[in-house]
Amino acid sequence: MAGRMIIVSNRLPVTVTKREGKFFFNPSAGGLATGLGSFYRETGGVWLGWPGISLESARGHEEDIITKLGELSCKPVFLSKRLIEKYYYGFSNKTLWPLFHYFLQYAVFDQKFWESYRRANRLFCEAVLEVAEPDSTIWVHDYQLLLLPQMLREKLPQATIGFFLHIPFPSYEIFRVLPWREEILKGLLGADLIGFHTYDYVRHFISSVRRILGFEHSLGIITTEDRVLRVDAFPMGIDYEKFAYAPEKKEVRQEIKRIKRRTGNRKVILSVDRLDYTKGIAERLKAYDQFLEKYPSYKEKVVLILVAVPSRTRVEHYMLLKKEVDELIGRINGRHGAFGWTPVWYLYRSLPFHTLAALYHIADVALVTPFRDGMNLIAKEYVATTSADHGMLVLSEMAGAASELGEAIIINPYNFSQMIEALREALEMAPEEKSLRNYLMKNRLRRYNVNRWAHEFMEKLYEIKEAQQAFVATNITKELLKEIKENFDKAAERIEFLDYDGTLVNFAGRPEAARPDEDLLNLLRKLTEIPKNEVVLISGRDKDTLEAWFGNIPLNLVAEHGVWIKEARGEWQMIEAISLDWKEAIRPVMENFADITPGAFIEEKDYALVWHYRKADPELSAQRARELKEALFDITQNLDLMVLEGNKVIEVKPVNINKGRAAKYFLEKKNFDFILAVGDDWTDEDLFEVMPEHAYTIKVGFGVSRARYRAKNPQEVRKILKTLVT
Ligand SMILES: O=P(O)(O)OC[C@H]1O[C@H](O[C@H]2O[C@H](CO)[C@@H](O)[C@H](O)[C@H]2O)[C@H](O)[C@@H](O)[C@@H]1O
Ligand SMILES: O=c1ccn([C@@H]2O[C@H](COP(=O)(O)OP(=O)(O)O)[C@@H](O)[C@H]2O)c(=O)[nH]1
Repeated sequence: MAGRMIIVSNRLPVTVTKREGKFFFNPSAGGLATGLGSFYRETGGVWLGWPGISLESARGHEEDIITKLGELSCKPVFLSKRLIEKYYYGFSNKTLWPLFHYFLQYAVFDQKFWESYRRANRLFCEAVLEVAEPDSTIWVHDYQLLLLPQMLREKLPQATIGFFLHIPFPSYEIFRVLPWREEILKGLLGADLIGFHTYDYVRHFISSVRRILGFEHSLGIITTEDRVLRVDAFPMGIDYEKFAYAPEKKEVRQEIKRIKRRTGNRKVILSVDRLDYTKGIAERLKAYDQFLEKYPSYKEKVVLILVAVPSRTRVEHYMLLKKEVDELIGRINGRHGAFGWTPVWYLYRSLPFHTLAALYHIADVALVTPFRDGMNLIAKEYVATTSADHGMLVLSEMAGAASELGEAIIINPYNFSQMIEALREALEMAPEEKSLRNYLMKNRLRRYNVNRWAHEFMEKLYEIKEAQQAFVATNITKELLKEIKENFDKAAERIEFLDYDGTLVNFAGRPEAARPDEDLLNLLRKLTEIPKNEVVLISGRDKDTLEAWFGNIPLNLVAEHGVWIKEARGEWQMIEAISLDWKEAIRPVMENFADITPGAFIEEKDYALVWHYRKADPELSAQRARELKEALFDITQNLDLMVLEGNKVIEVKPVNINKGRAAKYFLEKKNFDFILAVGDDWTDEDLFEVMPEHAYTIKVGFGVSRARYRAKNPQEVRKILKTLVT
């Protein structure tokens, strides 16, 4: 790892506030800051982020703030009031936050917010560039900085860039609503590793990438136009020991005593969150209200301590929620309260660690019932701190934490009566049962703590960085172009093998739509006019199509990957006779799969059957393609056939037909001292394989290949060919 690790998040772990002209430095609230804090201290890295105070408020004192934060290994990114309003309160918290938490009705889509979001991401990028080296490791966090990975990639192509999303990634049906969905996904794909809390979020993300950008994935590896990256689940843990041993600390013990003096023999129900509409606080209060109604014997025997940490107070829905919660608490206390008993104790502020830990330790029940939550660390911190036979967690299935805390009482936060019964069950659960459940959860939290989380993320990040090396091939440089041209000009006998689809033209929805344009036809004509030059168009297409498109140009044509050959100005002929009997066994199977996959269809070539699925639903067709392949492998086992997977096609053809064999037919005719072979998919690998050492082999697009060089796209291939004819 080169240099210091650079962590970037919107909010620094330290928040700066200004009161009466003085600056105060306090720990930030929220899971990201508290969770990552322990790991970051250990790495000795530098953390870049917004200090929570505006540029205007900091003006004149920037240096002092920078120095003070520097002592804590933090580097502030100052943002103006205007930018904070539109980027932080705006796009981050009025657009992305509600959308990603399935509160579509709260999401605001405003072009100005988006522009500010881009500008803020750019400012973060510039701040990173001030401290980064070309091969730095940079770990970017959360939804406020979704564009940053790609911005960094453009400036630091060699850097190791990780990204972790702390909130849910919503299903494609929600994400697709976002007007800037392509830009957001592309921004993220600049990273080498993208981490999420749960596998569900991973699935949602790769599905959006596939549907919106068309990039395929396999086993968590996404292949884009020019690189591969990894996507995986890393459920964030907590600093387990800190919480588990907290009740032994003097300060916490004193706090426990102090609070217990107030609660007396009453059972304590605890609720702690940032005051956020995703947390389900108002509904939790309503459930408590109904619980007291339904089970009046609990009156005066329980108390609900509700801690709500102020958050994003300038966003309207947060203001409204504050009002609603205040009113609900007033109503419940007014309705059920008695002399000497207040049903809800309400703390609207952030608590210091010793008070929070004391509350976790005292509480008989923790109610954690968000509508949606990326992870929810409160749930984990509570389980870690409670005595095994004392506390019980009631947890929403919509929190990422539910995937790991299955022994808690899991509820659906939209199901009121379930919430009420869960509260009763938790209050009445036998100590032995609680012990059993809590030990299992505690062990899991102890093993997969926040350090393990961060280290596993880092390990996977370096792993993918190394794996990327296998995909590196030499790009077409000016020098290379010059060399190719010189060797072409001085050669006595020349030959070019050119694949068609994906090599000379881009793919189209249906095969017949990818017709050659005039520019290409002219280029090929000019190539054939050069003396001592053979041009071989070597394609998987049927001979009638090739004949119709290229019949009047003196090209050598190879159809169906080598079944048919037509030498320049000659007739179509077969290299050897091939049986066709096998088609009757294969066609019905392919037809069946085409029937059940809307958009898929069969192409029948003389000596091959091809199942196309480019136009079908990407997820359904990928699944069907896997099933079809399996079925075909079974049938073709004892036949001399091969099943090949191409770019959105599955093809069955006789085993001895391939482009390599067809290319050899030409290579054996003369001693060519200039050879060029260009292709884009696996069928062209057979072509590259038979090429002699001195041949220029070029793969079009990204991916592992036998070819020595790589062209980006058909346009770049045409550029190479154009240099040959000039
Ligand atoms: O910075 P704020 O706007 O004040 O918000 C506080 C943080 O809230 C969010 O936390 C998330 O991260 C937790 C840890 O991974 C996770 O448990 C929780 O479910 C998430 O909501 C937010 O993602 C952070 O960026 C904020 O700093
Ligand atoms: O008064 C409080 C209440 C909560 N927290 C911390 O805030 C974090 C909340 O994280 P969570 O993942 O539950 O939700 P988020 O607020 O990030 O959405 C936890 O680590 C708590 O320890 C805190 O420092 N002071």
